[in-house]
This record gives sequence, C-alpha cells and structure tokens, in this order.
Amino acid sequence: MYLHLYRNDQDDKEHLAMVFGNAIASQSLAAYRPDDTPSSRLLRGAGHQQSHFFGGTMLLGNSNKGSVGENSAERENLGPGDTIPLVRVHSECFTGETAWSNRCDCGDQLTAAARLICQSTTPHGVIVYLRQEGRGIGLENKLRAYNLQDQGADTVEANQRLGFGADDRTYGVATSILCDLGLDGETGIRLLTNNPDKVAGIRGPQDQVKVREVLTMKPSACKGKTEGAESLAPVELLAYLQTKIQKFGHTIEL
Ligand SMILES: Nc1nc2c(ncn2[C@@H]2O[C@H](COP(=O)(O)OP(=O)(O)OP(=O)(O)O)[C@@H](O)[C@H]2O)c(=O)[nH]1
Repeated sequence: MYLHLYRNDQDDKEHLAMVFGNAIASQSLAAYRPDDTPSSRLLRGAGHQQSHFFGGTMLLGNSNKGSVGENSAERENLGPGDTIPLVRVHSECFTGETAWSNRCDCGDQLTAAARLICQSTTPHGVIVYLRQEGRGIGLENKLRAYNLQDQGADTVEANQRLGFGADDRTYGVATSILCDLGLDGETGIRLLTNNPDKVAGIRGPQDQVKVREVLTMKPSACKGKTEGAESLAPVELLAYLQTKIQKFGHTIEL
C-alpha cells in the first residue's frame, strides 16, 4: 500500500489517499522534482506492507450501476473480472474508528473497504480518507452533538441545535485527489457508499470522475437478520442508520 498525504488550498487539513496496488499513483506527489531529497519525498508519502488483518465483515448490499441505473443482486465478493478501481471516500470518525463507538458504522466501513479492495487477485483501488470529523463539524462539536443525542435528538437535529447544517461536508478535494491519482478517465471508478450526495459530489460539476457503479455497504451488525425478526444491531447504530435513510436518502436496507 502507498500512503499519500495531500495538502490543499481549500481547507487547512491534510487528507490521505491509501493506494492499493501498483497501477494507481499520484501524478503530482510521485513526480520527480529537481530539488528532491529523500526526506522531502518522504513528506509527500510513504509505502508500507499492508496488514493481513482485514477481518471486517461488512456486506456489499445493492449494486447500482451509477451511470445506467441498473440494480444487480446482492453479493459478498467482487469477482475477478472487476477491473474498474474500487474506491472508498471516507470521512474521519475518531469515535467510530478509534474509540469503537456503537453509535455509527464508520470503523466497520473503513476496515471493510480495505478488505474488499484486497479481495481481488490484484488489489486495485484507493481509500481517500478525508479529515471531515463529525460530518465537518469537528470532534469537539460532535461530542456536544452526542450529548444532545442522549437527550433525544437524532444526529441531524443535534447538529442543527448546535447551529450547524445536517451535513457540512463537500467533496471537491476528494474529486481533485481522484483526478490526481489518474482516476478521471473513461474507465471510471466503482464507489463504495450508501450516500447519494457523496456520489454526486465526487463526480464533480463536470462529471470529472465517472462513477460506473455504486456499491452499498451493510454493517456487519445488521447481517443475517431474517424478515420480520428484530435486528441484533445496537439500538444506537440502528437509530443512526435510520436517520441517514430518512433524512439523507441513504440507499441501504436494514
Ligand atoms: N455530527 C455527527 N457526525 C457523525 C456522527 N456519527 C458519525 N459522524 C460522522 O459522520 C461521517 C460519516 O462519514 P462516512 O462514513 O464517510 O459517510 P456517510 O455519509 O455515512 O456515507 P457512506 O459513504 O455511506 O458511509 C464521519 O465524518 C463521522 O465522523 C454523529 O453522531 N454526529
């Protein structure tokens, strides 16, 4: 895996691209510069052996062909013929990824994305990790929002009570990173997400990034529920997902 660090002129954050496989490379960061030293190159990225622990159990849900609107059957594995790069654009979530919170599926999604990309015989994909903690409101405000959720607000109402939008994220930086990684060609990408706003945002205003297929992700906690039976998923997680379905139009069936 190669890890690229992107600085940008739109926010003061350092966003990351975790590149799997040798076929994808940053055009700007990997390019030779006459004044390059080993340490200056180091600041622009580094390679490492990826962990063998990709034990996430996220399922792929419905597969919606982005450009033609078809649905295909649910499937757990991507076939060997899937040569279009698999992409996850993921927003930072300290609580879900590092502190194992039950209130969201972010940690599960991050691990599952890596596992899914590595499932192919030749891994070919990227996780763009955007520093957009709390849907853009930052960790401190997200913790305030948690406390409002404990008083009965859903995740959208909590943001709004704090004076923020329901979702303050934009995806221009992600689009630029994908273009820099050479993923703006006709081949396009397959995007792992349940979020229709994210799909539209990543395509960009001129449809720079061609999203050929949208693969939804179902949390492992929601796996194996039989029709009519109660879900075994934590109540907080179900409430979080239901709010995303109802208020953001997320395309996931619980
Ligand atoms: N404000 C707020 N943000 C949250 C809460 N729970 C998780 N988040 C943030 O929500 C964002 C989730 O990001 P993603 O998983 O990339 O995206 P998504 O919009 O859920 O869409 P998917 O691609 O389907 O996962 C992260 O920035 C989390 O930090 C919450 O209770 N309140």
